Amino acid sequence: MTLEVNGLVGGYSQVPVLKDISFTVNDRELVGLIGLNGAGKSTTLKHIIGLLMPQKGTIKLDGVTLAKDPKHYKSQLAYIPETPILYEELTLKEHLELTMMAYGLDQTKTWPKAQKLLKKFRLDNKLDWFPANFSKGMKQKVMIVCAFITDASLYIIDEPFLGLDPLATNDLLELIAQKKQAGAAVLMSTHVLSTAQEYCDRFVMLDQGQVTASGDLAQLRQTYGKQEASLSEIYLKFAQGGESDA
Ligand SMILES: Nc1ncnc2c1ncn2[C@@H]1O[C@H](COP(=O)(O)OP(=O)(O)OP(=O)(O)O)[C@@H](O)[C@H]1O
Repeated sequence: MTLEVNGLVGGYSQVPVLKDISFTVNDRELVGLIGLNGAGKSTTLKHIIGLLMPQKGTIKLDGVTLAKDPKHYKSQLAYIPETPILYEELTLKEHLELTMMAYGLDQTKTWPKAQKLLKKFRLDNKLDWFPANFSKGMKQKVMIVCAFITDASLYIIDEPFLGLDPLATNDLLELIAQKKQAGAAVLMSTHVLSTAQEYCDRFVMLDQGQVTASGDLAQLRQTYGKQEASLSEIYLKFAQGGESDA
């Protein structure tokens, strides 16, 4: 699976938030989307999942745009939003059933997978609970379990770490690694740069709706002229709008 974002101009109104964004995500790859508050990370992800339509440019999954084959395009991706979106009147069990129905999954085959994930995230005894009874982190975990029971080939994850405890963070990173190993592509926005540096294969840095740098850590270090720099140092330099003084 290859995600190709090419010359994307877009946003919420006639005035574009994203100005000519291009990058790719390949299978077996975790790409980190990095940028300041308001840089356009969530907006980019919303375009990829089809919540927003490009004003210019294209977004293709394996060469196919959303407009060309919406059903196929959407069936290939799973999305974990920054703020959990749950149905107040549905239990955890019903959320999982709804996901299985939406993705056309065989319930008999999928439930054992769901049980395993529920146990991992300590939600296995809460199947009859409603979202009102969940903490913020628990809601986030429900979104993670719903996304990871699918067989999506592209996972879009918007800032997953801020609401999660360290154990859940570790469990999520493990799940991402498993999906990658099984051939999936993962695009994740985050501000937790130490984790991004450790786990992401490549990075796309956004500033004011434009890609300012992309590549693996070695390439970013080269661009910024400091061979030992951490992602955080590079990011700060970049966030302050300056070139490296090395
Ligand atoms: N629903 C909306 N309607 C209009 N403008 C929006 C909307 N959501 C975001 N924006 C604007 O789009 C720009 C990019 O926002 P976006 O949410 O993509 O940033 P972000 O990089 O994800 O930031 P953060 O790190 O704070 O989550 C900002 O200027 C923001 O004000």
